[in-house]
Amino acid sequence: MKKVISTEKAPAAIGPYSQAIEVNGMVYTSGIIPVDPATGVIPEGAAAQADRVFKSMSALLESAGTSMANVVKTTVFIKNMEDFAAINEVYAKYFPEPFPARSCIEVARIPKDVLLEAEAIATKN
Ligand SMILES: CC(=[NH2+])C(=O)[O-]
Repeated sequence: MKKVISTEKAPAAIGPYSQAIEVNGMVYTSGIIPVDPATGVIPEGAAAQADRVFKSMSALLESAGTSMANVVKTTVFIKNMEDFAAINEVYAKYFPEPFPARSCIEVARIPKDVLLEAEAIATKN
């Protein structure tokens, strides 16, 4: 049975999707973009945008009863591979070791023309 996860501490959906779905003890987040959920502001620069994305991811997972420590896989979509190092530096602060498996891909465009979007799959235990 799937359960919709919803929180005001992560950006609201901007299309026909749920912020996250829980099923069979696993939590699947949608791609999270760097929008401040309280103000709608998108911070400037890759590091600040990454911080906003992973802050929201952490809050979303907490609202699902899990955490960044239980993430097993992430996907990070980035607008410019030149931002790889800056994004990695922020990323490493949000995930305890051992780090989750990850794919990181440069893409042509991301909704709202932000610099990154990231999604995660986490266990509930
Ligand atoms: C931002 C996002 N997750 C979407 O699907 O548009």
